[in-house]
Amino acid sequence: MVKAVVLGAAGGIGQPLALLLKANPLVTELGLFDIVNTPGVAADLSHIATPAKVEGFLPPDDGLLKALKGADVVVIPAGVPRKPGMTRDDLFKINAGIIKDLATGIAKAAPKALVLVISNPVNSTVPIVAEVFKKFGTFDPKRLFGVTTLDVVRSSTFVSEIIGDLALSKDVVVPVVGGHSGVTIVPLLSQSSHSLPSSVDGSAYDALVNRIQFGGDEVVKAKNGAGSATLSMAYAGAEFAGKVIRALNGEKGIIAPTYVNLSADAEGGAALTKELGQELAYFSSNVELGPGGITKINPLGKITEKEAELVKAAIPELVKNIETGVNFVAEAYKAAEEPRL
Ligand SMILES: NC(=O)C1=CN([C@@H]2O[C@H](COP(=O)(O)OP(=O)(O)OC[C@H]3O[C@@H](n4cnc5c(N)ncnc54)[C@H](O)[C@@H]3O)[C@@H](O)[C@H]2O)C=CC1
Ligand SMILES: O=C([O-])CC(=O)C(=O)O
Repeated sequence: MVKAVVLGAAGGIGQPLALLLKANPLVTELGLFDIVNTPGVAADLSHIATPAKVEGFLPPDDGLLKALKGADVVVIPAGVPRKPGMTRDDLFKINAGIIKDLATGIAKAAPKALVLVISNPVNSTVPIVAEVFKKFGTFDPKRLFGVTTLDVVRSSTFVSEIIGDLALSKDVVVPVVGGHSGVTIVPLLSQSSHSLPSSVDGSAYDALVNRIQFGGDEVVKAKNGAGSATLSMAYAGAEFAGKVIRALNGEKGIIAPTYVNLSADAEGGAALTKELGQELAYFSSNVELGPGGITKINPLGKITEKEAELVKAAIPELVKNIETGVNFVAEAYKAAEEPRL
Protein backbone atom coordinates (compact mmCIF):
# COMPACT_ATOMS: atom_id res chain seq x y z
CA MET A 1 0.00 0.00 0.00
CA VAL A 2 1.63 3.22 -1.15
CA LYS A 3 0.08 6.66 -1.16
CA ALA A 4 1.76 9.08 -3.56
CA VAL A 5 0.90 12.77 -3.62
CA VAL A 6 1.67 15.30 -6.35
CA LEU A 7 1.79 18.99 -5.35
CA GLY A 8 1.33 21.10 -8.49
CA ALA A 9 -0.62 18.27 -10.09
CA ALA A 10 -2.51 20.35 -12.65
CA GLY A 11 0.62 21.74 -14.30
CA GLY A 12 2.67 20.88 -17.36
CA ILE A 13 4.72 18.35 -15.40
CA GLY A 14 2.10 17.58 -12.78
CA GLN A 15 -0.53 16.11 -15.14
CA PRO A 16 1.65 13.64 -17.07
CA LEU A 17 3.49 12.78 -13.86
CA ALA A 18 0.18 12.02 -12.15
CA LEU A 19 -0.74 9.87 -15.17
CA LEU A 20 2.48 7.88 -14.89
CA LEU A 21 2.03 7.43 -11.14
CA LYS A 22 -1.56 6.27 -11.73
CA ALA A 23 -0.08 3.72 -14.16
CA ASN A 24 2.36 2.47 -11.50
CA PRO A 25 0.81 -0.73 -10.08
CA LEU A 26 2.56 -0.23 -6.73
CA VAL A 27 0.66 3.00 -6.08
CA THR A 28 -2.64 2.33 -4.30
CA GLU A 29 -3.63 5.91 -3.50
CA LEU A 30 -2.86 9.08 -5.44
CA GLY A 31 -3.51 12.52 -3.96
CA LEU A 32 -3.44 15.52 -6.29
CA PHE A 33 -3.08 19.08 -5.05
CA ASP A 34 -2.86 22.33 -7.01
CA ILE A 35 -4.33 25.82 -6.77
CA VAL A 36 -6.46 25.02 -9.87
CA ASN A 37 -8.12 22.15 -11.79
CA THR A 38 -7.27 19.14 -9.62
CA PRO A 39 -10.88 17.87 -9.36
CA GLY A 40 -10.95 17.54 -13.16
CA VAL A 41 -7.53 15.94 -13.43
CA ALA A 42 -8.46 13.49 -10.66
CA ALA A 43 -11.83 12.59 -12.23
CA ASP A 44 -10.11 11.98 -15.56
CA LEU A 45 -7.34 9.78 -14.12
CA SER A 46 -9.77 7.91 -11.87
CA HIS A 47 -11.26 6.13 -14.92
CA ILE A 48 -7.95 4.39 -15.68
CA ALA A 49 -8.06 0.71 -14.76
CA THR A 50 -5.13 0.56 -12.31
CA PRO A 51 -5.13 0.08 -8.50
CA ALA A 52 -4.65 3.69 -7.35
CA LYS A 53 -7.62 5.52 -5.88
CA VAL A 54 -7.31 9.13 -7.06
CA GLU A 55 -8.51 12.24 -5.27
CA GLY A 56 -8.04 15.89 -6.20
CA PHE A 57 -7.79 18.79 -3.74
CA LEU A 58 -7.79 22.60 -3.95
CA PRO A 59 -6.62 25.10 -1.28
CA PRO A 60 -9.97 25.82 0.48
CA ASP A 61 -10.88 23.79 3.58
CA ASP A 62 -7.31 22.64 4.24
CA GLY A 63 -7.08 20.93 0.84
CA LEU A 64 -3.29 20.74 1.07
CA LEU A 65 -3.35 18.99 4.43
CA LYS A 66 -6.11 16.64 3.29
CA ALA A 67 -4.22 15.73 0.12
CA LEU A 68 -1.08 15.00 2.15
CA LYS A 69 -2.71 12.94 4.91
CA GLY A 70 -1.19 9.45 4.97
CA ALA A 71 1.30 10.21 2.16
CA ASP A 72 4.30 7.89 1.81
CA VAL A 73 5.82 9.77 -1.12
CA VAL A 74 5.30 13.43 -2.03
CA VAL A 75 6.48 14.74 -5.40
CA ILE A 76 6.62 18.52 -5.89
CA PRO A 77 6.47 20.03 -9.39
CA ALA A 78 4.62 23.19 -8.23
CA GLY A 79 5.85 26.59 -9.35
CA VAL A 80 6.64 28.68 -12.37
CA PRO A 81 8.82 27.43 -15.25
CA ARG A 82 11.40 29.39 -17.27
CA LYS A 83 10.90 31.49 -20.37
CA PRO A 84 13.68 32.15 -22.90
CA GLY A 85 16.39 34.40 -21.48
CA MET A 86 15.79 33.34 -17.87
CA THR A 87 18.02 31.19 -15.68
CA ARG A 88 16.62 28.74 -13.16
CA ASP A 89 17.75 31.14 -10.42
CA ASP A 90 15.40 33.77 -11.87
CA LEU A 91 12.53 31.51 -10.71
CA PHE A 92 13.64 31.70 -7.08
CA LYS A 93 11.65 34.83 -6.20
CA ILE A 94 8.31 33.17 -6.93
CA ASN A 95 9.04 29.50 -6.32
CA ALA A 96 10.79 29.93 -2.95
CA GLY A 97 7.56 31.11 -1.29
CA ILE A 98 5.50 28.36 -2.94
CA ILE A 99 7.94 25.68 -1.77
CA LYS A 100 8.07 27.10 1.74
CA ASP A 101 4.27 26.94 2.04
CA LEU A 102 4.08 23.41 0.63
CA ALA A 103 6.89 22.22 2.92
CA THR A 104 4.97 23.68 5.86
CA GLY A 105 1.97 21.58 4.83
CA ILE A 106 4.13 18.45 4.62
CA ALA A 107 5.66 19.13 8.07
CA LYS A 108 2.15 19.36 9.49
CA ALA A 109 0.32 16.58 7.63
CA ALA A 110 2.93 14.07 6.42
CA PRO A 111 6.13 14.50 8.44
CA LYS A 112 7.31 10.96 7.67
CA ALA A 113 6.83 11.12 3.91
CA LEU A 114 9.66 10.79 1.41
CA VAL A 115 9.81 14.17 -0.35
CA LEU A 116 10.95 14.55 -3.96
CA VAL A 117 11.52 18.14 -5.10
CA ILE A 118 11.27 18.96 -8.81
CA SER A 119 10.53 22.72 -8.61
CA ASN A 120 13.40 24.94 -9.70
CA PRO A 121 15.91 26.10 -8.77
CA VAL A 122 16.40 22.63 -7.24
CA ASN A 123 19.82 23.57 -5.80
CA SER A 124 17.98 26.10 -3.59
CA THR A 125 14.46 24.68 -3.21
CA VAL A 126 15.73 21.49 -1.54
CA PRO A 127 17.51 23.51 1.20
CA ILE A 128 14.28 25.53 1.64
CA VAL A 129 12.30 22.35 2.34
CA ALA A 130 14.99 21.17 4.79
CA GLU A 131 15.04 24.50 6.66
CA VAL A 132 11.25 24.54 7.00
CA PHE A 133 11.31 20.95 8.31
CA LYS A 134 14.03 21.94 10.79
CA LYS A 135 11.82 24.75 12.09
CA PHE A 136 9.08 22.20 12.73
CA GLY A 137 11.48 19.60 14.15
CA THR A 138 10.56 17.10 11.42
CA PHE A 139 13.74 17.16 9.31
CA ASP A 140 15.11 13.74 8.43
CA PRO A 141 17.79 14.14 5.75
CA LYS A 142 17.27 10.53 4.65
CA ARG A 143 13.80 11.46 3.40
CA LEU A 144 14.53 14.48 1.21
CA PHE A 145 15.57 14.33 -2.47
CA GLY A 146 16.19 16.85 -5.21
CA VAL A 147 15.13 15.25 -8.49
CA THR A 148 18.04 15.39 -10.95
CA THR A 149 16.88 12.38 -12.98
CA LEU A 150 16.19 14.42 -16.12
CA ASP A 151 19.94 15.07 -16.40
CA VAL A 152 20.51 11.32 -16.15
CA VAL A 153 17.81 10.59 -18.74
CA ARG A 154 19.26 13.20 -21.12
CA SER A 155 22.75 11.71 -20.69
CA SER A 156 21.46 8.23 -21.57
CA THR A 157 19.72 9.61 -24.65
CA PHE A 158 22.53 11.81 -25.93
CA VAL A 159 25.20 9.12 -25.37
CA SER A 160 23.17 6.49 -27.21
CA GLU A 161 22.53 8.99 -30.03
CA ILE A 162 26.29 9.42 -30.38
CA ILE A 163 26.84 5.66 -30.29
CA GLY A 164 24.25 5.56 -33.07
CA ASP A 165 21.65 3.32 -31.47
CA LEU A 166 18.77 4.98 -29.60
CA ALA A 167 17.46 1.54 -28.64
CA LEU A 168 20.43 1.38 -26.28
CA SER A 169 19.25 4.46 -24.36
CA LYS A 170 17.21 2.45 -21.85
CA ASP A 171 20.39 0.59 -20.83
CA VAL A 172 22.91 3.42 -20.94
CA VAL A 173 23.67 4.63 -17.42
CA VAL A 174 25.75 7.75 -16.83
CA PRO A 175 26.06 9.06 -13.27
CA VAL A 176 25.37 12.80 -13.15
CA VAL A 177 26.60 14.53 -10.01
CA GLY A 178 26.66 18.04 -8.49
CA GLY A 179 23.37 19.85 -8.78
CA HIS A 180 20.66 20.77 -11.29
CA SER A 181 21.59 23.93 -13.18
CA GLY A 182 24.20 24.82 -15.78
CA VAL A 183 27.74 24.17 -14.61
CA THR A 184 26.56 22.39 -11.46
CA ILE A 185 25.36 19.51 -13.70
CA VAL A 186 28.39 17.23 -13.97
CA PRO A 187 28.06 14.10 -16.11
CA LEU A 188 30.67 11.46 -15.27
CA LEU A 189 30.99 10.17 -18.83
CA SER A 190 34.09 8.14 -17.93
CA GLN A 191 31.77 5.99 -15.77
CA SER A 192 29.21 5.47 -18.55
CA SER A 193 27.97 1.89 -18.75
CA HIS A 194 28.58 2.09 -22.51
CA SER A 195 31.85 3.55 -23.80
CA LEU A 196 31.77 6.52 -26.08
CA PRO A 197 33.40 6.25 -29.51
CA SER A 198 37.06 7.35 -29.33
CA SER A 199 36.16 10.25 -31.65
CA VAL A 200 34.34 11.88 -28.70
CA ASP A 201 37.29 13.76 -27.28
CA GLY A 202 38.39 17.38 -27.23
CA SER A 203 35.68 19.68 -28.60
CA ALA A 204 33.23 16.80 -29.23
CA TYR A 205 33.49 15.82 -25.54
CA ASP A 206 33.03 19.45 -24.48
CA ALA A 207 29.98 19.75 -26.76
CA LEU A 208 28.39 16.64 -25.22
CA VAL A 209 28.99 17.90 -21.67
CA ASN A 210 27.56 21.28 -22.66
CA ARG A 211 24.46 19.69 -24.18
CA ILE A 212 23.80 17.73 -20.97
CA GLN A 213 24.43 20.81 -18.80
CA PHE A 214 22.20 23.04 -20.90
CA GLY A 215 19.64 20.49 -22.18
CA GLY A 216 16.96 22.42 -20.33
CA ASP A 217 17.72 25.55 -22.38
CA GLU A 218 17.30 23.55 -25.59
CA VAL A 219 13.68 22.81 -24.61
CA VAL A 220 12.97 26.32 -23.26
CA LYS A 221 14.15 27.77 -26.58
CA ALA A 222 12.13 25.32 -28.68
CA LYS A 223 8.97 25.98 -26.62
CA ASN A 224 9.50 29.67 -27.32
CA GLY A 225 7.80 31.15 -24.27
CA ALA A 226 5.42 28.25 -23.55
CA GLY A 227 7.51 26.91 -20.67
CA SER A 228 10.25 24.34 -20.14
CA ALA A 229 10.57 20.55 -20.20
CA THR A 230 7.36 18.94 -18.97
CA LEU A 231 6.93 15.55 -20.68
CA SER A 232 10.54 14.42 -20.35
CA MET A 233 10.48 15.71 -16.76
CA ALA A 234 7.31 13.78 -16.00
CA TYR A 235 8.98 10.65 -17.42
CA ALA A 236 12.11 11.28 -15.35
CA GLY A 237 10.11 12.15 -12.22
CA ALA A 238 8.05 8.97 -12.54
CA GLU A 239 11.21 6.95 -13.05
CA PHE A 240 12.80 8.33 -9.89
CA ALA A 241 9.58 8.13 -7.86
CA GLY A 242 9.19 4.56 -9.12
CA LYS A 243 12.62 3.68 -7.71
CA VAL A 244 11.82 5.33 -4.38
CA ILE A 245 8.53 3.41 -4.22
CA ARG A 246 10.18 0.08 -5.09
CA ALA A 247 12.73 0.67 -2.31
CA LEU A 248 9.90 1.60 0.06
CA ASN A 249 8.36 -1.75 -0.79
CA GLY A 250 11.51 -3.55 0.30
CA GLU A 251 13.39 -4.01 -2.98
CA LYS A 252 17.13 -3.87 -2.34
CA GLY A 253 20.09 -2.55 -4.34
CA ILE A 254 18.34 0.41 -5.98
CA ILE A 255 20.79 3.22 -6.74
CA ALA A 256 20.19 6.58 -8.42
CA PRO A 257 21.85 9.99 -8.51
CA THR A 258 19.88 12.57 -6.52
CA TYR A 259 20.59 15.90 -4.79
CA VAL A 260 20.69 15.22 -1.06
CA ASN A 261 21.77 16.62 2.28
CA LEU A 262 25.09 14.96 2.99
CA SER A 263 24.19 14.38 6.64
CA ALA A 264 21.78 11.67 5.40
CA ASP A 265 24.72 9.26 5.57
CA ALA A 266 27.44 10.53 7.90
CA GLU A 267 30.09 8.11 6.67
CA GLY A 268 29.27 8.41 2.96
CA GLY A 269 28.84 12.17 3.29
CA ALA A 270 32.27 12.49 4.92
CA ALA A 271 33.91 10.40 2.22
CA LEU A 272 32.29 12.50 -0.50
CA THR A 273 33.32 15.71 1.27
CA LYS A 274 36.89 14.43 1.24
CA GLU A 275 36.69 13.80 -2.49
CA LEU A 276 35.24 17.28 -3.06
CA GLY A 277 37.96 18.86 -0.93
CA GLN A 278 35.47 21.08 0.86
CA GLU A 279 32.35 21.00 3.01
CA LEU A 280 29.04 21.24 1.17
CA ALA A 281 25.66 20.67 2.80
CA TYR A 282 24.07 19.35 -0.41
CA PHE A 283 25.37 17.50 -3.44
CA SER A 284 24.01 15.08 -5.98
CA SER A 285 25.72 11.71 -6.08
CA ASN A 286 24.72 8.10 -6.54
CA VAL A 287 22.54 7.21 -3.56
CA GLU A 288 21.31 3.82 -2.38
CA LEU A 289 17.64 3.70 -1.50
CA GLY A 290 15.82 1.75 1.20
CA PRO A 291 12.38 1.70 2.85
CA GLY A 292 13.25 4.78 4.94
CA GLY A 293 14.82 6.72 2.07
CA ILE A 294 18.57 7.15 1.73
CA THR A 295 20.63 4.26 3.08
CA LYS A 296 24.01 5.20 1.62
CA ILE A 297 25.62 8.07 -0.28
CA ASN A 298 28.17 6.68 -2.68
CA PRO A 299 31.45 8.41 -3.45
CA LEU A 300 32.22 9.89 -6.86
CA GLY A 301 34.78 7.15 -7.37
CA LYS A 302 37.41 7.28 -10.07
CA ILE A 303 36.98 10.36 -12.25
CA THR A 304 39.12 11.93 -14.98
CA GLU A 305 41.05 15.16 -14.67
CA LYS A 306 38.51 16.85 -16.90
CA GLU A 307 35.65 15.66 -14.68
CA ALA A 308 37.52 16.85 -11.58
CA GLU A 309 37.67 20.30 -13.22
CA LEU A 310 33.91 20.22 -13.85
CA VAL A 311 33.27 19.27 -10.21
CA LYS A 312 35.53 22.11 -9.09
CA ALA A 313 33.60 24.59 -11.23
CA ALA A 314 30.27 23.39 -9.78
CA ILE A 315 31.20 23.91 -6.12
CA PRO A 316 31.15 27.74 -5.78
CA GLU A 317 27.81 27.91 -7.61
CA LEU A 318 26.33 25.24 -5.33
CA VAL A 319 27.59 27.05 -2.22
CA LYS A 320 25.82 30.20 -3.39
CA ASN A 321 22.57 28.40 -4.32
CA ILE A 322 22.41 26.55 -0.99
CA GLU A 323 23.01 29.75 0.96
CA THR A 324 20.22 31.50 -0.96
CA GLY A 325 17.73 28.81 0.06
CA VAL A 326 18.84 28.69 3.70
CA ASN A 327 18.81 32.49 4.04
CA PHE A 328 15.35 32.77 2.50
CA VAL A 329 13.81 30.63 5.24
CA ALA A 330 15.79 32.37 7.99
CA GLU A 331 14.56 35.78 6.77
CA ALA A 332 10.98 34.55 6.35
CA TYR A 333 10.83 33.40 9.96
CA LYS A 334 12.71 36.37 11.38
CA ALA A 335 9.75 38.69 11.44
CA ALA A 336 7.09 36.01 11.69
CA GLU A 337 6.11 34.06 14.74
CA GLU A 338 7.92 30.75 15.15
CA PRO A 339 6.01 28.02 13.34
CA ARG A 340 3.91 25.74 15.47
CA LEU A 341 2.60 22.31 14.74
N1 LIG B 1 13.98 19.26 -11.62
C1 LIG B 1 13.93 19.32 -12.93
O1 LIG B 1 14.69 18.64 -13.62
C2 LIG B 1 12.92 20.16 -13.63
C3 LIG B 1 12.19 21.10 -12.94
N2 LIG B 1 11.24 21.86 -13.56
C4 LIG B 1 10.52 22.85 -12.74
O2 LIG B 1 9.25 22.34 -12.38
C5 LIG B 1 8.36 23.43 -12.07
C6 LIG B 1 7.01 23.23 -12.72
O3 LIG B 1 7.12 23.30 -14.13
P1 LIG B 1 5.82 23.15 -15.08
O4 LIG B 1 5.01 22.00 -14.64
O5 LIG B 1 6.30 23.23 -16.47
O6 LIG B 1 5.04 24.50 -14.71
P2 LIG B 1 3.47 24.80 -14.89
O7 LIG B 1 3.29 26.27 -14.74
O8 LIG B 1 2.94 24.15 -16.11
O9 LIG B 1 2.82 24.06 -13.64
C7 LIG B 1 3.05 24.45 -12.34
C8 LIG B 1 1.82 24.17 -11.52
O10 LIG B 1 2.09 24.58 -10.18
C9 LIG B 1 0.87 25.09 -9.68
N3 LIG B 1 1.09 25.91 -8.49
C10 LIG B 1 1.49 27.20 -8.39
N4 LIG B 1 1.51 27.58 -7.12
C11 LIG B 1 1.13 26.51 -6.37
C12 LIG B 1 0.94 26.28 -4.99
N5 LIG B 1 1.17 27.23 -4.08
N6 LIG B 1 0.51 25.06 -4.61
C13 LIG B 1 0.30 24.08 -5.51
N7 LIG B 1 0.44 24.25 -6.83
C14 LIG B 1 0.85 25.44 -7.25
C15 LIG B 1 0.28 25.86 -10.84
O11 LIG B 1 -1.11 26.10 -10.66
C16 LIG B 1 0.58 24.93 -11.99
O12 LIG B 1 -0.49 24.03 -12.23
C17 LIG B 1 9.10 24.68 -12.53
O13 LIG B 1 9.69 25.32 -11.42
C18 LIG B 1 10.18 24.14 -13.44
O14 LIG B 1 11.30 24.99 -13.55
C19 LIG B 1 10.97 21.70 -14.88
C20 LIG B 1 11.65 20.75 -15.61
C21 LIG B 1 12.70 19.95 -15.06
O1 LIG C 1 15.44 24.13 -17.91
C1 LIG C 1 14.49 24.32 -17.12
O2 LIG C 1 14.16 25.43 -16.68
C2 LIG C 1 13.74 23.11 -16.66
C3 LIG C 1 14.70 22.13 -16.18
O3 LIG C 1 15.14 22.15 -15.06
C4 LIG C 1 15.24 21.18 -17.16
O4 LIG C 1 14.68 21.00 -18.25
O5 LIG C 1 16.28 20.58 -16.84
